[in-house]
Order: sequence, then structure tokens, then C-alpha cells
Amino acid sequence: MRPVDAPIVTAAEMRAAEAACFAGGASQTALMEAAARAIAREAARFAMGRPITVLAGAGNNGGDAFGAARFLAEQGFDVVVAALGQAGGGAAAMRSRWSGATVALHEAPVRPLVVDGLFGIGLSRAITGAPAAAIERLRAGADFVLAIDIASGLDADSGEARGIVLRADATLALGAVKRGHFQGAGIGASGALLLDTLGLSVDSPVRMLARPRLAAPGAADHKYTRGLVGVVAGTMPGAARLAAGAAARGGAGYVVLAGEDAGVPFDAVVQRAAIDPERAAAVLVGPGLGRGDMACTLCEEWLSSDLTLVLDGDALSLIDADSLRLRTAPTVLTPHAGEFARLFGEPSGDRIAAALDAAQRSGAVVVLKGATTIVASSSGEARVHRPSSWLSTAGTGDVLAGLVAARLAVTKAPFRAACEAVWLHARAAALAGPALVADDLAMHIPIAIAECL
Ligand SMILES: NC(=O)C1=CN([C@@H]2O[C@H](COP(=O)(O)OP(=O)(O)OC[C@H]3O[C@@H](n4cnc5c(N)ncnc54)[C@H](O)[C@@H]3O)[C@@H](O)[C@H]2O)[C@H](O)CC1
Ligand SMILES: [K+]
Repeated sequence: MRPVDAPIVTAAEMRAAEAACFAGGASQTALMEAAARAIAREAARFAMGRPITVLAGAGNNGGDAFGAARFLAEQGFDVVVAALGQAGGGAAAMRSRWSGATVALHEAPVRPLVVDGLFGIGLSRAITGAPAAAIERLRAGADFVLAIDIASGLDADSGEARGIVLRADATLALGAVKRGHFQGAGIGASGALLLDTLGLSVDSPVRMLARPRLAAPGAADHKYTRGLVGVVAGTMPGAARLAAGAAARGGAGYVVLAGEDAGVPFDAVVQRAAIDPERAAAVLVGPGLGRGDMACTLCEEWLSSDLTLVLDGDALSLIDADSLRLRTAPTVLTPHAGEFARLFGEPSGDRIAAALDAAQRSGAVVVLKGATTIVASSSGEARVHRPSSWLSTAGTGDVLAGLVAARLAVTKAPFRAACEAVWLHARAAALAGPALVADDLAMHIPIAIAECL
């Protein structure tokens, strides 16, 4: 099945869940048989009757592969196993039950479907030499590669490539999806992500972002109860206008764009010289702010206020992470990779861990934007989302920041607001379609909201 709202685990968390399952009386062989059956089910779908080469490594990933080969052969598929090394442990039992053709990995025949059971979460070093050459040859010749648990060559936590990676067209995650499926080289090498939980109960404070449940305003609501969002304009008023427009479409009851002749995206957004702090439910500082003296002064003023803040763009270049700890009011940061690195240092691979550390250090909710967007809270919770790559165009960050401010004004809950905004932003992009520009997004936000009511 395609995972939705699923827990995302590290290799260590996966092993702990497996150990708990074994401690509860389940056997490793039973779990590998269940995994093998699930892999064979998916491989049969993708093979469409054509010959299959199954790659089997020396670990349990390989054990799963031998089991899948057996089930596929029993269904009448033409299957050959190409093995790397001698299967040990539980994999040996699975290997011993395979009675079909087995060749050495370097002799693996190129066939339409390749099932990758070389390495799973136990990959511990770069893949080099003969295995690397075989991976290159098989990827080049195969129509479709189905990875068992994770594409061989990917680090299960960071998603970084350890040497060569056997890029998959689909990955069947076993037990739970892994952090490596969502970051680093894992983003491009995992293909369509499928999940079979094998009946394991796995939980994690890190999860895939699910569609939020939103509520329409109540009968007693008015523009102030729904929340006034203030957007601070600066030297590039267009960015602030994009943010203000998104805030207005994103559910805020009232949006004030503060700045001399900043202009407004439409009449529902009110331009004023200043934001009334008594009235503001959330204030967004940063889009198009600039980095001069005036921008620094504005930033300091709002940071020292006790107002709920969203800090984006230029504001993230004017503050330091530790000063945020002094704030007691809810704060959401929406950095892209460069702004994040400046504030918190370059992530060391596992961006999910880095975002969680940053949230812990700053006390703020951190939205680390990228091909995978991570929403992290200081409580250790995180949500992970894969928005459209068409969002990689100027101004879309301003729109997201405005959406965060709107959802904050409505929910008064920073982690929930950031999660809702990231989902709505990605959905608006999907609705806008290819080659979108930032200005296209706002008009699709209400449709995205309607899908959440
Ligand atoms: N999650 C579940 O419910 C289940 C997962 N299963 C499968 O088990 C693997 C993990 O198995 P493990 O034996 O720990 O590791 P691997 O199979 O990934 O292989 C490690 C194996 O390979 C050697 N090795 C590591 N790096 C290299 C390298 N670069 N070159 C050569 N050899 C390398 C290492 O020494 C080990 O021997 C998981 O992914 C699932 O597929 C269970 O089978 C079913 C339930
Ligand atoms: K694999």
C-alpha cells in the first residue's frame, strides 16, 4: 500500500521494533516469510509475467530476497537468484529453502524486472568493486527495479548514497518507512514508496504529514476571533504582498500589510503604516524585509515583543538562534537550506534529526524547506512531506510563510499551524500544476482548504 500518515523510523528504531516482536514470541523466520510473501506480491504486479532476476545479499535483506524468489517461482515466474556472499543467520534458512537457479552476482542476467535484495538497513559501508559493477549493469538493462526495504546503497537514516546506489522504480518498505526514503539520495532513488507493516506495531514521533482536518468558522466567529495577521513589508513589497495574499486565502480573519506604499494583492488585504500589536494574532516578519538598518530595527522590535511570530526570509538572516530562546511567545521559523545552515549549521546528513535539534535549541517550530519539507517541534515531534518540485521558484516561500501565519492566527498552535500550512501549500501547488509561479498559488488555497473540511 502507499503509506499515508505513517511513522518514519531510523534503522535503530526498526531493529528495536523487530526485537520487541521477537521478544513477544514471533520468530525471525516467520517475519522473513511474511516479508518474502509481500515482496513476491509486489514483484508479481510489476513483472507482468516477464522473467525476473532477484539479487540477494548476505544479510536478511538477502534472506527476504530468497524467500520472494521461492514464492515467485511457485507462481510460475521464470526467476533466477544472483547472490552476493554466503547468507548467514536467518538468511541461511531462507537460502536453503530456495531450490531454483542461483548464480554469482557478477553473472546476474539482465532481465526486465530486478528485485533488489542486496542491502537493506544493515548497509555499513560504501558499495564498491564487483557489486558496484553489477549494480551499474543491471540498472542500465532493467525495465523496472523493485527495492526490498530500501534501495541498495542508501543509508537508511540519512538517505545518503554510500558509493553506488541501485536506483529503484519502487521500494517496498518492510515494517515501517525509513528516514532514508525521504532525504538525501533517497528522494530520487526510492521510486514509488510502498509499505507492508508485516503486522509489526511501530510508532514514532516522526511521521509522514497527513491531510489536516480543518473547521469552518463558527457562528460566533468574526474577523478578530478568526485572527488578524500582520505582515511587515520591507524593501521588496512584492514578497510581503504574496505572503499577505496567502494569509488572507489561508483562513485569517483580517490581514494588515504594514509598510509605506507596499501595495496590496487585493482589497481584502488592508495596507496600514503599522500593525496594532493589541489586535494581531500572528505577525509575519521577513518576506522582502531587506537586511539594512531599518530591517534590523524592525526585526529586533518584533523579536522583543510578546507576539506570536513567523520569521521567514531576510528575518532569518538577521537573527541568531540562541536569541530565540529568550522568546516566550510562539515562534515559527521557515528557513530554506541556506538560512538553516546559517542559523543552526549545515545538517550532517539526517535533515530530520537536524530540524529536531534546531527546534530543541531555539524553542521554535522549525519548518526546514526543501525537496522534503520537515516540520519539527521542540517536543521532538516532526512531520515530513514531499511537495511538488515545481515549488522551486521565487516567491513560493513567501506564500508558505503567509499560510503559516494564517493557520497560526486560526489555531494558536504553532506545530499544528505549520503542519497545516505545509500541507495546504503543497496541495495548492499540485492544484496549480506544472510551471506554476508563486502568484498562482493563493487562488488554489481555498480549494485545498475545502478538501480538509
Ligand atoms: N523491518 C522488518 O520488519 C524486517 C526486515 N528484514 C530485512 O532485514 C534487513 C536488514 O538485515 P541485516 O541483515 O541487518 O542487513 P542487510 O541485509 O541490509 O545487509 C547487511 C549485510 O551486508 C554486509 N554489508 C554491509 N555493507 C556492505 C557493503 N558495502 N559491501 C558488502 N557487504 C556489506 C553486512 O556485513 C551484512 O552482512 C532489512 O533491510 C529487511 O530487508 C527482515 O528480513 C524481515 C523483517
Ligand atoms: K535493498
